[in-house]
Amino acid sequence: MSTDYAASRVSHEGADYWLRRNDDGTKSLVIAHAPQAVLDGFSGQAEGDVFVAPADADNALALRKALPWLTPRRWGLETSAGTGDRLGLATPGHAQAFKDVGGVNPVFAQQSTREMGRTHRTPRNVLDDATWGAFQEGWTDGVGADADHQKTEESLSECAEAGFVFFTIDPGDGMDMAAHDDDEATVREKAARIDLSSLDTSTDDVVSRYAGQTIELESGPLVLDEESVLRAVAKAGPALVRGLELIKHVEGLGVEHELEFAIDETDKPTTLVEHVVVVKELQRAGVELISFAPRWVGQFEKGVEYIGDRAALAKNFSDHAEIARVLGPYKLSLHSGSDKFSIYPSFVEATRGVAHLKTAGTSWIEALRIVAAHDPQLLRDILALSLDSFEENRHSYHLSCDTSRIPSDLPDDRVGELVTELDSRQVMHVGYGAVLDEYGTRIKDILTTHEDEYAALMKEHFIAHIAPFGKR
Ligand SMILES: O=C(O)[C@@H](O)[C@@H](O)[C@H](O)C(=O)CO
Repeated sequence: MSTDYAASRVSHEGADYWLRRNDDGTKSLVIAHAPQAVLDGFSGQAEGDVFVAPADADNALALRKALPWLTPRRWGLETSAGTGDRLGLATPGHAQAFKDVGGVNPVFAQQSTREMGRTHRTPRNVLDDATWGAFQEGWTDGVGADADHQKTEESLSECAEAGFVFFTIDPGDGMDMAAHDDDEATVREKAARIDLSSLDTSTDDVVSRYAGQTIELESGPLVLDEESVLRAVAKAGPALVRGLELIKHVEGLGVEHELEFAIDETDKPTTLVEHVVVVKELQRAGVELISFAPRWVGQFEKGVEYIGDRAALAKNFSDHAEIARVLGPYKLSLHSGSDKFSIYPSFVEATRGVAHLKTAGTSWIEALRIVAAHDPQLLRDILALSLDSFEENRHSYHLSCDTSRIPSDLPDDRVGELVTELDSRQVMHVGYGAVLDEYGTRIKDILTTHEDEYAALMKEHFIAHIAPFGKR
């Protein structure tokens, strides 16, 4: 028997819209009281008094046009959080959490090109799944869409074409991490070799612009000494150049956009001077950032709590936030890498809510709890495959798991512990590509059969993520 999702029912310009789950598990959009001109935008058919259309890609696009709050928008400086969803099934639970918490603006569609590649999803798939999920829960307060960790012009164009409006520019691969610790002579030599002509400047100009300057922060002056400025150029100069190329590409696309500059996935913390030089040089080139994601102190490993000195991190949040207020304001962006619950309050306090939170893989790894509960052997198979492909999967992710510590003999009723334990959790957290290739259909079947259970799990999990950012 088909069932209507009660929460999805919305009215707009005299027409009623809701989502229906069909006998076979597929979903349909149902529209009532709409003029023919509105129905003409959808592909479906009349059934009695209503019009019924499959919940597919074309109708997702038509729905975004019909219900404007489903079209991605910019959040500007308002507090926001990106949820990510590698499976395309997690948005209903995410939306329930945002409704419950209040005061945090959602970016349901958020996926890096790396994740899209590993899951074989296109930017349109990501956006369409988020559209249907938000609609299912009757979310009417607006949505963002983040093309996360963008490194090429091609993927920026594809995301823009699909309707993404938030572009996370990640030129981190161009950073010279050795320059963080190189001796002064090496730093001078490296900095002198960097070609900044595309920024209409040179290393000498940058030094004369910033060396010896003082930035008055609330907590005291930040002095930009010559060596630190040179080190910033040596370490971040090439990334700055590449980042600006990517930004110019976005600007040239002529689409609505807001920009984040993300250098968080690097090995060494972003120094305060580096933050100043990078942002000021981008501003000098006419770039307006909405957010900046530095590499914070400590370890932001995937799927687990923050590893490091929390007091040092709180100070680091506060120092960067002071800079962001003086140079911007712009938001600071925290790419959590999933589940850093203990550090969110100090981040919100430091930024005064001028902040963006990103989390992504957690909806995938938490989904495996549902798999473990309903098909323990499948969870064992997922772990085995994640282990087999681990060396490839771990590439470009920060992890410290030790695969030799993972138990191989847990009985069915304890298999779910593998989702909680650090070693197996991290292995499966990054194993999503290979696992979805092999077991994607079975995993999605379990999650759609038990969709209320998955939504309830997501709701509670995301309340824990976003409550510190919201009104609770
Ligand atoms: O796994 C990815 O590629 C991304 O989702 C993440 O790196 C993301 O930017 C993140 O850090 C969310 O926690």
